[in-house]
Amino acid sequence: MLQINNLWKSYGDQIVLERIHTEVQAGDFVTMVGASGCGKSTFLKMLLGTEVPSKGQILLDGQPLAAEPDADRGIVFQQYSVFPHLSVLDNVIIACAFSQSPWTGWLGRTRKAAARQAAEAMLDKVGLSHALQRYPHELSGGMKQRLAIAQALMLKPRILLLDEPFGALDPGIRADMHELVLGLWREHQLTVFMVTHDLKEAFYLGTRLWVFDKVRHDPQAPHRYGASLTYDLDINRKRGSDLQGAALLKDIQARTAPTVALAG
Ligand SMILES: Nc1ncnc2c1ncn2[C@@H]1O[C@H](COP(=O)(O)OP(=O)(O)OP(=O)(O)O)[C@@H](O)[C@H]1O
Repeated sequence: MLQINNLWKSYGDQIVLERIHTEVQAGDFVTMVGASGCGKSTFLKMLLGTEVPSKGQILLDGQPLAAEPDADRGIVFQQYSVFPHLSVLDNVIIACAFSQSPWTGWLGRTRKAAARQAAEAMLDKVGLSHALQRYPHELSGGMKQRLAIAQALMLKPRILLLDEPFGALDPGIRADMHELVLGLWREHQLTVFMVTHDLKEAFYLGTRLWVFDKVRHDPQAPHRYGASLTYDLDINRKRGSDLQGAALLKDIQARTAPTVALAG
């Protein structure tokens, strides 16, 4: 589905990412870890289309990825990205409106009724049907993230990009969100890329784990080399093995320290 060929990203003379080669199949759930500042969000932005590669290519079904965001790709950020002045229901209806008439956000009466119905159904799926008329400031952090996920899914994306979506949530709420995301991933047959700082979460949710790290270092010029994919693990194969005690896990922890916690 996605092919990434020799991808590089620089800002000025800072090389952030280099030599990334990989392929992703439809339905993969890729979790991404790495030290703070190694370029995980930059990678997601290139997948979204708000940043362009400095070198190399991202191909979607053999075609270069559209250079700007489109309905194929939805994103949820750590900081709640919902409209504060709109109710829960209107936040989701407007996502639908923008997908259909991006320049005006305007919908005719029939479409508006259909959009409202679809929005209510989506909000039901994410467990917000009791809060349709509330405003974002009246929601908990977990509820806001449920709303952001509902918004992203209204556009029926094939690819869902999650940038530390649960970073600000309490552990109990995070567990609920994990089940929600896994359910939606299966039901909508999504391909998911998720950045996290929690290695346990990365192993639990992902079918593949990517570890970003620099393989080359120049102490005189720290920006000279960028991070690459140092591990691309098939987690299904590894899950259930004695990975927890393995040297591999220790190495991943070392590469992602100090920002990645292995909770529990
Ligand atoms: N628009 C930009 N202009 C210049 N430098 C940038 C820009 N965006 C990101 N960077 C730099 O690129 C590097 C990678 O940033 P990025 O946000 O992708 O890292 P990250 O791995 O997601 O970090 P964190 O885990 O802390 O969120 C950082 O050094 C950052 O300062």
